[in-house]
Amino acid sequence: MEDLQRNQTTAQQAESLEDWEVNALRDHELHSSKYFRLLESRRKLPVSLRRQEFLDTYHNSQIILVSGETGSGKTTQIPQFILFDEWASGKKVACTQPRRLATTAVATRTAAELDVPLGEEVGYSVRFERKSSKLTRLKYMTDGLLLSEASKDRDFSAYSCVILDEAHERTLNTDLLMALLKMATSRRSCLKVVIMSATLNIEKIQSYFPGAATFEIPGKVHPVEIHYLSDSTPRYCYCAISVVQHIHQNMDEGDIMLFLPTSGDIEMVCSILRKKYKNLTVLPLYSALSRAKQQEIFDDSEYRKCIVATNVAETSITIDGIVYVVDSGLEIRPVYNPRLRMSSVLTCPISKASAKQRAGRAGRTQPGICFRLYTEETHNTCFIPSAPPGILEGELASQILLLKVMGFQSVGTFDFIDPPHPEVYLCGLQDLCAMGYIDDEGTITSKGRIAARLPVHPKWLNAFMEGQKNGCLREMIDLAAISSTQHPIFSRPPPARFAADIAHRRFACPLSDHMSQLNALHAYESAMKTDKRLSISQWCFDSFLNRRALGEVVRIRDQLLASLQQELAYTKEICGFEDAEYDAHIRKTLARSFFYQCALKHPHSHATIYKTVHEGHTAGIHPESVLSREKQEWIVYSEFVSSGIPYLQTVTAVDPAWLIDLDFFQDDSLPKTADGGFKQPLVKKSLDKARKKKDEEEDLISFEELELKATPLVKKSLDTVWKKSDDVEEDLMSFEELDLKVI
Ligand SMILES: Nc1ncnc2c1ncn2[C@@H]1O[C@H](COP(=O)(O)OP(=O)(O)OP(=O)(O)O)[C@@H](O)[C@H]1O
Repeated sequence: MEDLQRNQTTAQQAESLEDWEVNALRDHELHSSKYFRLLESRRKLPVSLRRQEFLDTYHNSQIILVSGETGSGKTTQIPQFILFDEWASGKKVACTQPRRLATTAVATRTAAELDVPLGEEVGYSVRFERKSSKLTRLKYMTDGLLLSEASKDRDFSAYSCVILDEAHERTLNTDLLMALLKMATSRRSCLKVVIMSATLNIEKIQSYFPGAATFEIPGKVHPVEIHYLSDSTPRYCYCAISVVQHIHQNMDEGDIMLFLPTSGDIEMVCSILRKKYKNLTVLPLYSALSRAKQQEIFDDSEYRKCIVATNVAETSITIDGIVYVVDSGLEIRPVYNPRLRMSSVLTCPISKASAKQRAGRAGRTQPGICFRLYTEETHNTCFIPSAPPGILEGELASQILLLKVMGFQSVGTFDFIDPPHPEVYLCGLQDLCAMGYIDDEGTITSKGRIAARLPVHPKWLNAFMEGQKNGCLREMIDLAAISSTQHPIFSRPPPARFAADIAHRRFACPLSDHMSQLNALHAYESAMKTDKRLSISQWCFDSFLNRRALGEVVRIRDQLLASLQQELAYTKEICGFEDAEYDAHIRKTLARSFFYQCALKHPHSHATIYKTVHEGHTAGIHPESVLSREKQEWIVYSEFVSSGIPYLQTVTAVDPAWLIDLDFFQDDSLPKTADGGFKQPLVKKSLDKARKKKDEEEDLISFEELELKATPLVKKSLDTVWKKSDDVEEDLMSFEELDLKVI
């Protein structure tokens, strides 16, 4: 019956099918009625009206820059035009997105528009998640994944066309892809590149790709009215709540999308709105939420929806029904300081490009209104045109190593659209050299080649090698996987911080945050294995652990194990939980692998202040650390962060005796003042003390050794000692004899 109806629909509408789709797609005669419904709306999009003009430009140029209003159909339609145009080539079309959520959402939409199951002709690939097959001809993917494919195939030979979408974001990965594609197009004349955005800086990109054609899509889908505040306010959360309240109580039907900078702000605003309105479906959206929670924003709701999001929802996403956008004008942005080797996240005003993208989440399926919680003057005078490129904002060690392994010896002269800051570049080189991944000439070493192939930051290879020596390779792999997830495994939602801290205590190891993380991961894994009846979501919820992050850790760990089996002769761990030295082995391995991230406690301060060993920068221990109230002399830290105050984060107490034989801690290597003295005399003093202690320990003779060398007199006194210890053993009471009383 359903088939009959389908065929009737097809018969009625066959003429309306696009010829290019009819010829290319399989089983076209079985298109569903949904296909024809979507086709009707697709045809009205500004980009559809200019399909032939786009294809003419595409045929005449190798590189095309496409700009057009948000919602005009760039992300969903242009890849389809190219797919059918290139169908005969037998190669694939890639379309990159900066974010995972957008990648999966647009792939789902495009597959629905083409009436094919997701994962067949249209698929997607994001880190650790793939829905594609041999049939896939149009692949939406994150820019990071295409970059990792490019590291194995610099010619992009599987593709006839690569589309870089949302290029205005200038992520580090997109910039690297632009450079690699520029070179690949000069080698492969049949490779085409399309660069798209609603807010593209055409002049900048055209000066990088001289001769690139431009294609502009005029027209909007629906108008969006913009409203500004007449006076600025620093209390953006309260202002946002008032505006949502006003919309909900006084304005026509339509869902609301509110943009706030941090997940903390989002949870706070959501809980206030939920308490106030039972007839409003309030949904948070930020990257740390589980995939299922994120998908809820696309579900239908009985009531008006209010989605409260960070900039994860800023580009590419269409949520049917959004009429109102409320924009706080703020976002958090990572900043890297190469001198301190410190990264911080700052709450900053967004760019004009972001403001346009946010407003563009309305007006996609109907006219919309955007309330900007800042004045028009602020927008015009304080907002920069577009966000600074990612290459100017982060550390570069892994990118330099990636380029080196791809055969670019001189990364300093690499043709970047915006070259990195020389200090950040030098800092990356120094780090790679200290890790032994490049030599003094800047040539990649064999160790560096292995490190570049790992699916985690290359710095972890040293930890794996050291871990293998100390019998804790498995633990290092777990820690590498934990450090590579986008989100912390410990969840501390702002309204329940206190409860979360109490729940986390059962995983805490007093000497190490790294060990505490391992404890949480191992507890999660045994909960998964042992109690089948227990809902693991509930277990994670009760333990304040982020299930999504833990799931990701397990996936990264498995991938790492597979690649390490090839790269290192991976051996099973020799040190088990029951080993008395279990903790010490792990702490020692961390100390010896990340020796350049050690810090020493400053003895004269009231507060616990540490100084990093090499650069001598001062910082406290992050308040969330198990060591924040401890007074350990030496620590190794994973991150140097700042949120106003500089903090060392994820720290472990270490024994300086583990470090004293390393070159880095020899007198010659310690930083000196202009007059030749030690820049940090306390470090020198503490290392000398550790050396002396070690020498003294080595001088001590064990009882067994003493017995071998003993004179008759010494032998007599030894016999007395042995006898005494036998007596003590006999006197010991058994456990039962103790008759312990349970109080
Ligand atoms: N999931 C969806 N539900 C309903 N309509 C959709 C959906 N996805 C896309 N559309 C429709 O298709 C239009 C084009 O979307 P598309 O993402 O291709 O636009 P775009 O030009 O790439 O926008 P942006 O610059 O914001 O990424 C939307 O304006 C909307 O009308």
